[in-house]
Amino acid sequence: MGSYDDSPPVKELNLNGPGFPIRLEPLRANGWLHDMKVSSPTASPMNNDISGTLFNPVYRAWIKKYPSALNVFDKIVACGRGKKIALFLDYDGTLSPIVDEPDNAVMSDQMREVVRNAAIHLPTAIISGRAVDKVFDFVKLTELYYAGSHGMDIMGPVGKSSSVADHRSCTNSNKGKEVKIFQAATEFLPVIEEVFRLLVESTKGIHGAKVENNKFCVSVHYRNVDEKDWTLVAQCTDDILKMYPRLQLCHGRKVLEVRPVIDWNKGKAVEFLLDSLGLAHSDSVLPIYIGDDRTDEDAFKVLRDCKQGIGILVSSVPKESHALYSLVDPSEVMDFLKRLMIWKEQEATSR
Ligand SMILES: O=P(O)(O)OC[C@H]1O[C@H](O[C@H]2O[C@H](CO)[C@@H](O)[C@H](O)[C@H]2O)[C@H](O)[C@@H](O)[C@@H]1O
Repeated sequence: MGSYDDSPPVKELNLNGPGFPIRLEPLRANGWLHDMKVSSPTASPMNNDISGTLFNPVYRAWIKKYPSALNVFDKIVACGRGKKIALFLDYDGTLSPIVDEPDNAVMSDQMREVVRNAAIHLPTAIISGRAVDKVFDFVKLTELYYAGSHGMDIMGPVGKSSSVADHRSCTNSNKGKEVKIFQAATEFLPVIEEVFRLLVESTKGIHGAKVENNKFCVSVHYRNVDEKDWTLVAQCTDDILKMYPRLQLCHGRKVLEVRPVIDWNKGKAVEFLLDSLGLAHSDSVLPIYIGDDRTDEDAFKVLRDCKQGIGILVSSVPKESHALYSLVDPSEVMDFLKRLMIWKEQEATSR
């Protein structure tokens, strides 16, 4: 199974709005189709061959704008000197490579060890579009905070969560290891369940289509659908979404994401966690967010706007972003995290 780069090319992104939701319009399925194509180039000249891209002027201009976090590592850690670093990591495409089958997006043991080491020393959270239980099953680390369903369902480690457990929607412990500390859209649970069932039914005739229940949102995957049938996927999703004005659509990597129209996203989840951990608005904290998807832009924007943190976009193709730096793929993410932890240890012993 290879890795993919199906990110929208430069200039094609609309960076407005939380997670770039697509507003409801007549004939919108046609508009979606355009976005589906734009966000899913069939082949990337940069795939697995970064060296060739260095001769590409568009890529060269882009990498100048979003320098590699590995190349500017010293600059990044200089910002963190004497500060507490808080780490926020997206899952798919950041900690695990993009694969055809969403259920197979496993994280390597090596990556798990690197993330575990980070979580032992730094407040660390995984912020994912997946249901929180599903991402926990992949990551299997109890030392972390998890924000599933694009930040709408936040869970933390037992023992560390008491300070944040007084927030609304606090629920009981999960699997005896983690505590749910915040759910932003509980009233949407029945409607999401209903829409999930309708979408499964309406797309069942489309070869390769897959509908995933992410608890507070639904993903309609078209990665394995023949491009000539993408219109059908868009139409089926549109037909159902029309009946639910309180739901909206966002585009991901060969996936249509159906989610509640609420003022909550990955950026809000980052703010919530920083605040809950007593790490917000502090000059002595450096939040670092690493992600690859459009929905991660909300978090990059929060960090950029508050001038408090650093966003790192994982991408091997040029695309506009609110991030400051870039990394090519999950293996570079792993290298960056390893270096960060080595630096952190050295910094701690030199004090
Ligand atoms: O926020 P994330 O952790 O990045 O989750 C976003 C979506 O990721 C998953 O889909 C993507 O990864 C799959 C596995 O590599 C791939 O097959 C799919 O095409 C990608 O869109 C996940 O399955 C979705 O539910 C998440 O919303």
